[in-house]
Order: sequence, then C-alpha cells, then structure tokens
Amino acid sequence: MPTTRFQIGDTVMGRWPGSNLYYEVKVLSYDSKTRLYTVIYKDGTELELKESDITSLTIFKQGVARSRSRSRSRSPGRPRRSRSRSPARTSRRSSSRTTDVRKEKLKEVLEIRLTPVPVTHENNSNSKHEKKEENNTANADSTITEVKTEMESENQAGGRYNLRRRKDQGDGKTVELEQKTETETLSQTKPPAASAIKMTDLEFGGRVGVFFLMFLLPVAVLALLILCGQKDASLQSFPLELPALQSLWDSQVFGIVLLWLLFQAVLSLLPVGKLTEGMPLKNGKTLKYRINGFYALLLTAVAVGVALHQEVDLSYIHAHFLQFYTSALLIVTLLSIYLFIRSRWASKDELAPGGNSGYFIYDFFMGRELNPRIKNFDIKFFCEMRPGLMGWVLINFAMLQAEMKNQNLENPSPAMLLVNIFQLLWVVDGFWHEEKLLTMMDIVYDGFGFMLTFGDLAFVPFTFTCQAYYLVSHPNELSVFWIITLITMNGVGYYIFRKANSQKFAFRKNPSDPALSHLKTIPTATGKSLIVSGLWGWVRHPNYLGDIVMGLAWSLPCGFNHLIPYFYLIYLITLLVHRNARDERQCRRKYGSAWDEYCKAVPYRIFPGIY
Ligand SMILES: NC(=O)C1=CN([C@@H]2O[C@H](COP(=O)(O)OP(=O)(O)OC[C@H]3O[C@@H](n4cnc5c(N)ncnc54)[C@H](OP(=O)(O)O)[C@@H]3O)[C@@H](O)[C@H]2O)C=CC1
Ligand SMILES: CC(C)=CCC[C@@H](C)[C@H]1CC=C2C3=C(CC[C@@]21C)[C@@]1(C)CC[C@H](O)C(C)(C)[C@@H]1CC3
Repeated sequence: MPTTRFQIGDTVMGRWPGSNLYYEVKVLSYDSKTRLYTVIYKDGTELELKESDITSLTIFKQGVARSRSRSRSRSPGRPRRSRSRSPARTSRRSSSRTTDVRKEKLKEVLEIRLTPVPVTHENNSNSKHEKKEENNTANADSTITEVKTEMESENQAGGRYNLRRRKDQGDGKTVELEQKTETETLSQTKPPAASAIKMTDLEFGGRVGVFFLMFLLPVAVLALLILCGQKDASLQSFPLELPALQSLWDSQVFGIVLLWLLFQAVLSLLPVGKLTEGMPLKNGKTLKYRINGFYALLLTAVAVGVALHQEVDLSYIHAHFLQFYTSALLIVTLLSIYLFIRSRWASKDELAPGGNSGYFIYDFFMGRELNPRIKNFDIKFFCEMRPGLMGWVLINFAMLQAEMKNQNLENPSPAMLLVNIFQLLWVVDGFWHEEKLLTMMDIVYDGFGFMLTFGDLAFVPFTFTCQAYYLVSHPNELSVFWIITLITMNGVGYYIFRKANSQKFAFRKNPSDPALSHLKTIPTATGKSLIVSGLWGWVRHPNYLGDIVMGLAWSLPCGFNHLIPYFYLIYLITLLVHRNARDERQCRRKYGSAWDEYCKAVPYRIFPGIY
C-alpha cells in the first residue's frame, strides 16, 4: 500500500455515499490508480470511498464534540426538539421555516443509536414474516452520527433524512432514518455508487468476449433476418451463398432512417410533458428529462395515418428490410465512434463505472460516458426509448400491411393481429411509464457505447419484430381456443410485469404510502427496505417473470414449425437471467446481510420452484 492517510485494517468513519451519514468502517484496501479505499461496514457491505469521505475516529469524535458544544451554547436551556415527528409534520414544518432557523437546524449534530430490527423467519416461507415494515429502517448495529452542513444538504438534490420513532416499537427509544422528498424528483434513492464497483472482473468475457460480441451480434441479427424472410426458415436451410454486399445497401433507405431519427429527435424536444429530475449523479447534481414519449407516440401515429392517407405503401419496409437493417447498423457504428471520441472530454463525474477499464475495445463496447448530452438533448435516453421502440411498432404495422398484400387478404390474420396488439400494449405501457426508466440500471449505471446503441437502434427494431416478419411469409391459423389462451397468457404476464414494477417504484418513491402498508419488508443498512411479500415474496424478480410470460405469448401465435419466431423469447430469457445475476451481485454489495436474508426468505430467482 503506498503512503496513504489510512492503512489497511484501520477502523475509521466512512460516509455513506450520497448522504451525510458516517458509519464505523474498516479499511480493506487502497487502489492507487483510482485513489479509492475499499471499506467494509459492520453488516458486511463493501464499498469504495474517496479519501475525502473518510475521517479518522479521533478527529471525527472531536468534531462531533465541538459541534455539539457549539449547538448547546447557542441555545442554552433550549429543550432538545423531539425527533419523533411524523413525516407529514416534518415536511410541513420544514417548508414553513425561515432560513435562519433551518441553518441552525442543519448544524445540529445528532447521535443516534440504531438497533437492528428483528425479522422473524421460522422457515423460508414468506407468510412467516411477522414483522411488518412501514418505513425505511437501518439494521446496522453501529453508531451513526449525522453531521449536516447546509451545502452538503443542498447536494442531496431534494432528498432529506428525517428521524422518527418506529411506530411498532413500544420502548420509544429507537429512532430510525427515513429519507423524505419534497420536490417532484426521482432522487429518493442514493446516487449510484459508481465508484463502488470494482473493475477487477470485466463483463461479457472481458476484451476478447466483447471483441467477438461486437462482430457476432450484428452478423447474428443479419442471419436471423435472412432466415426469417425465407420460405423455409429452418436453421439447416440457411443459404450457403450470402447476399452480395451491394444488395444490402440502398441510399434511399438510409435517407429514410435518418429522417426517422430526426423526426423522433424533434418530437422528443417538443416542450410538452413534464420535466423530471433523474437520479443524483456522482457529483450530487441531477439531470432534467423531458417526459413526452406518450405524446410523441400519438404524434407518430398521426403522421403514419397521414402517410397512409397519402397512399404511402408501408410494405416497402418489408421489401427492403435487410437494407433498413444495414442502414441502422451504419448509424450505430458512426454514433458509437462519436460517443467514444466525445467521452475524452467528459469529466470524471460523467463517466460510467462499468465502461472505464482503460481497455479501448472494452470501453468502446460498454460505453464510457454515462449520460452523453448535446445541450439538453440526452442521447442515451432518446435512443433507449424513442427511435427503436417507435420503430418496432411501425415495422410491425408495416408487416401487417405486407401480409395482407402478399397473401391477398382483406384483413390481417388473427396471429398477426395478436402479435401487433400484444407488442403495441407493451410499447404503450413503456411510454406511459417512461419516467420510471430513469431509475433503471441502463440509465443510472451503464455507459452509452456500442452495446446499448446497437441494442436500441438495431436489435430492438429488427429482432423484436421477427414474429410479425415471420408471419408475412409463414401464415399460421389459430383456433378460437388458442386465441383465448394467448390473450389470457399475455394478460397474466402483463399483470405480473406491471404490478411488480409499479409496486417497487411506488415503494421506493414513498415507503410510507398507506396503499403499500400491507407489504412486509426487510430493512437494510442503507435505510431502504426490501419488499418480501406479495409478488416480490413469490420470486426475487417477478417483473422478469411477467415479461417472459408475455414473450411466450408473442411467439406462440407463429406456431411450432420453426425456432426462429422464438428468438425473442430465447433472447429475453438469456438477457434477464444475466441481468438477474448482475443485479443480485450489486444488491449483495449494496445491502450485505439484508440481501442474504431476502434470498433466504425468497429462494427463487425468476421462476417459481427454480433456485
Ligand atoms: N424486454 C426487454 O428487452 C427487457 C425488459 N426489461 C424489463 O424492465 C423492467 C425493469 O428491469 P430492471 O431495470 O432490470 O430492474 P429491476 O426492476 O429488476 O430492478 C432491480 C432493482 O430493484 C430493487 N429491488 C430488488 N428487489 C427488491 C425488493 N424485493 N424490494 C424492493 N426493491 C427491490 C433493487 O434496487 P434498489 O434497491 O436500489 O431500488 C434492484 O437493484 C423489468 O420488468 C424487465 O423485465 C429489462 C431488460 C430488457
Ligand atoms: C443484444 C443487445 C446488445 C441487447 C441490448 C439490450 C437492450 C436493447 C435492452 C436492455 C434493456 C432494455 C429495456 C428496454 C428496451 C430494450 C433495452 C434497452 C425498455 C426501455 C423498453 C420499454 C419497456 O417498457 C421497459 C422500460 C420495461 C424496457 C426496459 C429495458
């Protein structure tokens, strides 16, 4: 270990990232490259902290004593204000107080003894959870001292810590931490502890893995599209002769793709819809996002209606599908190069933890910059939600037109209708809940590089449409029984998906929401709790399960003759299983023993009965 202020094994006070709370921690290691200390909290949570977020025990205690005596001498004889206010009272009070009083309050030093909240587990069944949790609590048996300065508190971007007694703890001695929000912001949770991610194990097989993926993914999608458009779509009948390169290029198609991107970019900049703050960044700041996807979808529908009225033949998209794909691929490549180059000028705070290994190919693939923006135009948020998702719906509709044209049908087939309607519902749902995307891993944590650019602009619109593309040249009759079964399956999948996602979102936004008071939860040392009943007590990722059930309902209308229409389902299961593993690693790091507790209580990951 080079000369550092703190040595391995030292017990020091470490600030919890994004807050002003100091916990007693032990120094495990120091990385001279990143200049970060790896520390371990008493509950086993490991994090990496900057030197400025660590202070020695002696200095810390002196500081606490000094500010305590200052606070006492300022208001001699003033009774100490009770900390047991209800959240409602606390926020009302804070909004009405004068700045001076607030300043004083912020300088106050509070010492709180946090007692672990017992959660009863008689066995693994969730119903055995007796402890009902209404608020965020901390289970670390450590002394926490909260030292607030005005500046620091402003850095919290709307989030504040209030203290109040647990309602269901009769002794009235224990207080708990609760983070409350006053403004309309999504920043209730802590900022991503970007620096907390170790770069020792690279994802996707490291440099070699991503190098192959970068070539394999575009080629695999091309192969899928070639097979899907063939009469015989079986894997064995893949043409030995690949299409000539010139046949994959059409400048008119490229122009249309550019126009589409431009149209969607203009729609995304329209000053309609609310402006929402995203999660706090490493520097404590938040970015603003215009949430107008739903309006953009409506305007796109109007534009398509006008085009149809002008007798524009949408089946052109089907006839030139491969050229559309190669155009998208070219744009993906150019955009990824632009993103990589511009990331050189990004400040350290603007870089994604996962995409800055120092290896060119790896960082190009994973994405260096977290939120690349041109003025207010957020490139990642735009690509993630707009051109690909809207394009998916448009392509599906074009396939429906192509089916009627190619098969001389007066009406689209039931299979094509079901695929169109089911997927439209998912996309509409995505836009309706667009704001929630701001808390997702992809936005909060992942850099924007080749992987997401390709995923958003090429993979989503060209592979998620493969069922509709397949049905154009592979008609499949559906009986009434099948139609009802598929509608029911999609409905059930959607219910699980939506309910699980909305419940988690609502709980994270306001854990004291009376509508969620029936939920049982496990407290964690971070102040957040984990839901352990209902859908989240059934499996650890019910939202993934719902998504997979829907994915099955989208593929089954294509029948059982070929594997190709099941591509989406196979992709989804692979992606979500990988995502689940990645998320669980992060949660274990974030929540330590509380996460293990959750895993014990809810042993199944995604599928009930499968560990
Ligand atoms: N079709 C597609 O291509 C894809 C679809 N999706 C869908 O997107 C949706 C969102 O997925 P994703 O972003 O991966 O994130 P998740 O919704 O799975 O969120 C995981 C996070 O939720 C929190 N959490 C986990 N367990 C609990 C619990 N018991 N109680 C409370 N909070 C908990 C943790 O964050 P914290 O505690 O910090 O809040 C954890 O990091 C899913 O429905 C998924 O199916 C995702 C990827 C691809
Ligand atoms: C092969 C490869 C490089 C794949 C990249 C995967 C990405 C395309 C997907 C990862 C997670 C996604 C999500 C959506 C779109 C596809 C990507 C980006 C999503 C935004 C679509 C709308 C939904 O309602 C959603 C918000 C649930 C969803 C979130 C995940």
